[in-house]
Amino acid sequence: MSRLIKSKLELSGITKAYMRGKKRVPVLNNISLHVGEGEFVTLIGPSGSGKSTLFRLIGGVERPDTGRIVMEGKEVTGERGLISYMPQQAALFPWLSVEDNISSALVTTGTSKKEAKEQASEWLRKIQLDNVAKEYPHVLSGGMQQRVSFLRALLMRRDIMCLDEPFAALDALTRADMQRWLLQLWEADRRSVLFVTHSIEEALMLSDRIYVLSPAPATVLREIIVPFNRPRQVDVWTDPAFVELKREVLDLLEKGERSIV
Ligand SMILES: Nc1ncnc2c1ncn2[C@@H]1O[C@H](COP(=O)(O)OP(=O)(O)OP(=O)(O)O)[C@@H](O)[C@H]1O
Repeated sequence: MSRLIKSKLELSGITKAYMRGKKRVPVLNNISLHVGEGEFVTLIGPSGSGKSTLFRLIGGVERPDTGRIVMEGKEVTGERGLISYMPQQAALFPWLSVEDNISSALVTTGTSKKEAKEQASEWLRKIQLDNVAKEYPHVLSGGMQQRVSFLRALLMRRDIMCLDEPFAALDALTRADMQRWLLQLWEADRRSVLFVTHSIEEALMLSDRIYVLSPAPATVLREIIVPFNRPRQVDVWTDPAFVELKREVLDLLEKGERSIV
Protein backbone atom coordinates (compact mmCIF):
# COMPACT_ATOMS: atom_id res chain seq x y z
CA MET A 1 0.00 0.00 0.00
CA SER A 2 2.53 2.51 1.23
CA ARG A 3 4.82 1.97 -1.78
CA LEU A 4 2.27 3.97 -3.75
CA ILE A 5 2.88 6.92 -1.42
CA LYS A 6 5.96 8.97 -2.25
CA SER A 7 8.78 8.09 0.18
CA LYS A 8 10.02 10.86 2.44
CA LEU A 9 12.66 8.65 3.97
CA GLU A 10 14.19 5.46 2.69
CA LEU A 11 16.84 3.37 4.44
CA SER A 12 18.42 0.53 2.54
CA GLY A 13 20.83 -2.09 3.80
CA ILE A 14 21.88 -0.19 6.92
CA THR A 15 24.55 -1.93 8.96
CA LYS A 16 26.34 -0.54 11.99
CA ALA A 17 28.76 -1.95 14.54
CA TYR A 18 30.55 -0.33 17.48
CA MET A 19 33.96 -1.21 18.86
CA ARG A 20 33.93 -2.25 22.48
CA GLY A 21 37.59 -2.42 23.37
CA LYS A 22 39.00 -4.63 20.64
CA LYS A 23 35.69 -6.37 20.01
CA ARG A 24 33.41 -5.36 17.17
CA VAL A 25 29.79 -5.41 18.35
CA PRO A 26 27.21 -5.43 15.54
CA VAL A 27 24.12 -3.36 16.39
CA LEU A 28 22.19 -3.02 13.12
CA ASN A 29 22.13 -5.75 10.52
CA ASN A 30 20.92 -4.88 7.03
CA ILE A 31 17.97 -2.66 7.99
CA SER A 32 15.75 -1.46 5.17
CA LEU A 33 12.64 0.61 5.80
CA HIS A 34 10.76 3.60 4.50
CA VAL A 35 8.39 6.34 5.63
CA GLY A 36 5.91 7.67 3.09
CA GLU A 37 4.68 11.23 2.77
CA GLY A 38 2.31 11.96 5.68
CA GLU A 39 2.81 8.51 7.16
CA PHE A 40 3.18 7.64 10.85
CA VAL A 41 5.63 4.75 11.11
CA THR A 42 6.76 3.12 14.34
CA LEU A 43 9.80 1.06 15.25
CA ILE A 44 9.28 -1.35 18.08
CA GLY A 45 11.98 -3.62 19.42
CA PRO A 46 13.59 -4.81 22.61
CA SER A 47 15.83 -2.57 24.68
CA GLY A 48 19.27 -2.25 23.15
CA SER A 49 18.16 -3.32 19.67
CA GLY A 50 19.63 -0.18 18.13
CA LYS A 51 16.60 2.11 17.68
CA SER A 52 18.35 5.21 19.00
CA THR A 53 21.41 4.31 16.94
CA LEU A 54 19.20 4.28 13.87
CA PHE A 55 17.97 7.78 14.73
CA ARG A 56 21.54 9.00 15.12
CA LEU A 57 22.29 7.67 11.64
CA ILE A 58 19.18 9.29 10.15
CA GLY A 59 20.09 12.56 11.89
CA GLY A 60 23.58 12.37 10.39
CA VAL A 61 25.27 12.43 13.81
CA GLU A 62 26.91 9.12 12.91
CA ARG A 63 27.45 7.25 9.65
CA PRO A 64 26.39 3.67 8.90
CA ASP A 65 29.06 1.12 8.03
CA THR A 66 27.09 0.14 4.94
CA GLY A 67 23.81 1.25 3.40
CA ARG A 68 22.13 4.39 2.17
CA ILE A 69 19.80 6.97 3.66
CA VAL A 70 17.64 8.77 1.12
CA MET A 71 15.26 11.66 1.80
CA GLU A 72 12.90 12.87 -0.90
CA GLY A 73 14.83 10.86 -3.47
CA LYS A 74 18.21 12.40 -2.58
CA GLU A 75 21.00 10.52 -0.82
CA VAL A 76 21.72 12.23 2.52
CA THR A 77 23.81 9.64 4.37
CA GLY A 78 25.83 11.50 7.04
CA GLU A 79 24.09 14.88 6.45
CA ARG A 80 22.85 16.80 9.47
CA GLY A 81 20.01 19.23 10.06
CA LEU A 82 17.40 17.53 7.87
CA ILE A 83 15.14 16.03 10.53
CA SER A 84 13.36 17.35 13.58
CA TYR A 85 14.04 15.21 16.60
CA MET A 86 12.14 14.82 19.85
CA PRO A 87 13.86 12.81 22.59
CA GLN A 88 12.49 11.09 25.71
CA GLN A 89 13.17 14.09 27.90
CA ALA A 90 11.85 17.39 26.58
CA ALA A 91 14.58 19.27 24.72
CA LEU A 92 13.77 22.89 25.54
CA PHE A 93 16.03 25.89 26.06
CA PRO A 94 15.87 26.50 29.84
CA TRP A 95 16.81 30.17 29.45
CA LEU A 96 13.92 30.90 27.07
CA SER A 97 10.25 31.30 28.00
CA VAL A 98 7.78 28.73 26.65
CA GLU A 99 6.67 31.22 24.01
CA ASP A 100 10.26 31.94 22.95
CA ASN A 101 11.02 28.22 22.79
CA ILE A 102 8.24 27.94 20.21
CA SER A 103 9.02 31.11 18.29
CA SER A 104 12.74 30.19 18.03
CA ALA A 105 11.71 26.97 16.22
CA LEU A 106 9.71 29.05 13.76
CA VAL A 107 12.61 31.45 13.21
CA THR A 108 14.77 28.49 12.08
CA THR A 109 12.29 27.97 9.21
CA GLY A 110 12.82 31.54 8.00
CA THR A 111 9.79 33.13 9.70
CA SER A 112 10.47 36.71 10.85
CA LYS A 113 10.82 37.26 14.61
CA LYS A 114 7.62 39.32 14.78
CA GLU A 115 5.57 36.78 12.81
CA ALA A 116 7.11 33.91 14.84
CA LYS A 117 6.00 35.53 18.11
CA GLU A 118 2.45 35.93 16.82
CA GLN A 119 2.30 32.37 15.53
CA ALA A 120 3.79 31.03 18.79
CA SER A 121 1.01 32.70 20.84
CA GLU A 122 -1.58 31.34 18.46
CA TRP A 123 -0.20 27.80 18.72
CA LEU A 124 -0.01 27.98 22.51
CA ARG A 125 -3.65 29.04 22.58
CA LYS A 126 -4.52 26.14 20.28
CA ILE A 127 -2.90 23.61 22.59
CA GLN A 128 -4.24 25.37 25.70
CA LEU A 129 -0.87 26.34 27.08
CA ASP A 130 -1.28 30.09 26.62
CA ASN A 131 -1.51 30.47 30.40
CA VAL A 132 2.16 29.41 30.71
CA ALA A 133 3.49 31.27 27.65
CA LYS A 134 5.70 33.58 29.71
CA GLU A 135 6.95 30.88 32.10
CA TYR A 136 10.29 29.08 31.85
CA PRO A 137 10.25 25.34 31.04
CA HIS A 138 11.24 24.15 34.55
CA VAL A 139 7.93 25.45 35.93
CA LEU A 140 5.95 23.09 33.64
CA SER A 141 4.95 19.47 34.41
CA GLY A 142 6.62 16.67 32.40
CA GLY A 143 3.55 16.29 30.18
CA MET A 144 3.37 20.03 29.47
CA GLN A 145 7.08 20.15 28.64
CA GLN A 146 6.62 17.28 26.18
CA ARG A 147 3.74 19.14 24.48
CA VAL A 148 5.96 22.16 23.99
CA SER A 149 8.80 19.93 22.81
CA PHE A 150 6.52 18.19 20.30
CA LEU A 151 5.24 21.52 19.05
CA ARG A 152 8.83 22.69 18.50
CA ALA A 153 9.57 19.55 16.47
CA LEU A 154 6.35 20.00 14.49
CA LEU A 155 7.00 23.65 13.67
CA MET A 156 10.59 23.09 12.51
CA ARG A 157 8.94 21.74 9.35
CA ARG A 158 11.70 19.34 8.42
CA ASP A 159 10.92 16.55 5.97
CA ILE A 160 10.64 14.04 8.74
CA MET A 161 9.97 14.07 12.48
CA CYS A 162 11.83 11.48 14.55
CA LEU A 163 10.23 10.89 17.93
CA ASP A 164 12.33 8.74 20.25
CA GLU A 165 10.08 7.32 23.01
CA PRO A 166 8.66 10.76 23.73
CA PHE A 167 6.24 9.56 26.42
CA ALA A 168 8.40 6.99 28.20
CA ALA A 169 9.12 9.20 31.21
CA LEU A 170 5.46 10.09 31.83
CA ASP A 171 3.04 8.41 34.23
CA ALA A 172 0.34 6.18 32.71
CA LEU A 173 -2.50 8.72 32.83
CA THR A 174 -0.46 11.58 31.40
CA ARG A 175 0.86 9.21 28.74
CA ALA A 176 -2.66 8.19 27.63
CA ASP A 177 -3.62 11.85 27.58
CA MET A 178 -0.54 12.70 25.48
CA GLN A 179 -1.32 9.91 23.00
CA ARG A 180 -4.80 11.34 22.41
CA TRP A 181 -3.35 14.83 22.14
CA LEU A 182 -0.66 13.78 19.67
CA LEU A 183 -3.14 11.82 17.58
CA GLN A 184 -5.41 14.84 17.23
CA LEU A 185 -2.61 17.27 16.45
CA TRP A 186 -0.88 14.92 14.02
CA GLU A 187 -4.08 13.98 12.20
CA ALA A 188 -4.75 17.67 11.58
CA ASP A 189 -1.29 18.17 10.05
CA ARG A 190 -0.15 14.75 8.72
CA ARG A 191 3.60 15.10 8.89
CA SER A 192 5.88 12.18 8.10
CA VAL A 193 6.83 10.62 11.43
CA LEU A 194 9.24 7.91 12.51
CA PHE A 195 8.36 7.00 16.09
CA VAL A 196 10.06 4.71 18.59
CA THR A 197 8.23 3.09 21.46
CA HIS A 198 8.35 0.05 23.70
CA SER A 199 4.58 0.05 24.04
CA ILE A 200 2.70 -2.18 21.60
CA GLU A 201 -0.61 -0.44 22.40
CA GLU A 202 0.92 2.96 21.70
CA ALA A 203 2.33 1.70 18.39
CA LEU A 204 -1.04 0.26 17.31
CA MET A 205 -2.97 3.31 18.40
CA LEU A 206 -0.80 5.87 16.61
CA SER A 207 0.75 4.24 13.56
CA ASP A 208 -0.03 3.50 9.93
CA ARG A 209 2.72 0.90 9.85
CA ILE A 210 4.98 -0.79 12.39
CA TYR A 211 8.43 -2.34 11.92
CA VAL A 212 9.14 -4.98 14.54
CA LEU A 213 12.87 -5.29 15.21
CA SER A 214 14.80 -8.26 16.58
CA PRO A 215 17.30 -7.96 19.44
CA ALA A 216 20.72 -6.60 18.40
CA PRO A 217 22.11 -6.94 15.84
CA ALA A 218 18.68 -5.70 14.78
CA THR A 219 16.93 -6.89 11.66
CA VAL A 220 13.35 -6.16 10.61
CA LEU A 221 11.33 -9.17 11.82
CA ARG A 222 8.09 -7.98 10.28
CA GLU A 223 6.33 -4.99 8.78
CA ILE A 224 2.76 -4.63 10.03
CA ILE A 225 0.13 -2.50 8.35
CA VAL A 226 -2.24 -1.12 10.98
CA PRO A 227 -5.75 -1.37 9.56
CA PHE A 228 -7.71 1.11 11.74
CA ASN A 229 -9.39 4.08 10.06
CA ARG A 230 -8.45 7.70 10.65
CA PRO A 231 -9.32 9.90 12.37
CA ARG A 232 -8.67 7.18 14.90
CA GLN A 233 -10.84 6.81 17.95
CA VAL A 234 -9.09 6.30 21.27
CA ASP A 235 -11.31 3.28 22.04
CA VAL A 236 -9.68 1.44 19.11
CA TRP A 237 -8.00 -0.81 21.69
CA THR A 238 -11.36 -2.53 22.29
CA ASP A 239 -11.46 -3.67 18.63
CA PRO A 240 -10.82 -7.46 18.34
CA ALA A 241 -8.35 -6.77 15.49
CA PHE A 242 -6.37 -4.58 17.91
CA VAL A 243 -6.15 -7.41 20.44
CA GLU A 244 -5.10 -9.84 17.72
CA LEU A 245 -2.37 -7.56 16.36
CA LYS A 246 -1.12 -6.90 19.87
CA ARG A 247 -0.73 -10.65 20.41
CA GLU A 248 1.08 -10.99 17.05
CA VAL A 249 3.62 -8.28 17.92
CA LEU A 250 4.10 -9.66 21.42
CA ASP A 251 4.75 -13.14 19.99
CA LEU A 252 7.30 -11.74 17.56
CA LEU A 253 9.11 -9.84 20.31
CA GLU A 254 9.08 -12.86 22.63
CA LYS A 255 10.32 -15.20 19.88
CA GLY A 256 13.06 -12.71 19.05
CA GLU A 257 14.13 -12.64 22.69
CA ARG A 258 14.09 -16.43 22.99
CA SER A 259 16.17 -16.89 19.85
CA ILE A 260 19.15 -15.20 21.54
CA VAL A 261 18.89 -16.96 24.94
N1 LIG B 1 28.71 4.98 20.88
C1 LIG B 1 28.55 3.70 21.20
N2 LIG B 1 29.63 2.92 21.42
C2 LIG B 1 29.49 1.60 21.73
N3 LIG B 1 28.31 0.97 21.82
C3 LIG B 1 27.20 1.70 21.62
C4 LIG B 1 27.26 3.09 21.30
N4 LIG B 1 25.98 3.54 21.15
C5 LIG B 1 25.17 2.48 21.35
N5 LIG B 1 25.91 1.38 21.63
C6 LIG B 1 25.37 0.03 21.86
O1 LIG B 1 24.50 -0.29 20.79
C7 LIG B 1 23.40 -1.03 21.26
C8 LIG B 1 22.10 -0.36 20.82
O2 LIG B 1 21.92 0.86 21.53
P1 LIG B 1 20.67 1.84 21.27
O3 LIG B 1 20.71 2.88 22.34
O4 LIG B 1 20.67 2.25 19.88
O5 LIG B 1 19.46 0.83 21.54
P2 LIG B 1 17.92 1.16 21.76
O6 LIG B 1 17.17 0.13 20.97
O7 LIG B 1 17.62 2.57 21.46
O8 LIG B 1 17.78 0.89 23.30
P3 LIG B 1 16.61 1.38 24.31
O9 LIG B 1 15.33 0.82 23.75
O10 LIG B 1 17.00 0.73 25.61
O11 LIG B 1 16.65 2.87 24.35
C9 LIG B 1 23.55 -1.14 22.77
O12 LIG B 1 24.12 -2.40 23.07
C10 LIG B 1 24.51 -0.05 23.12
O13 LIG B 1 25.29 -0.37 24.25
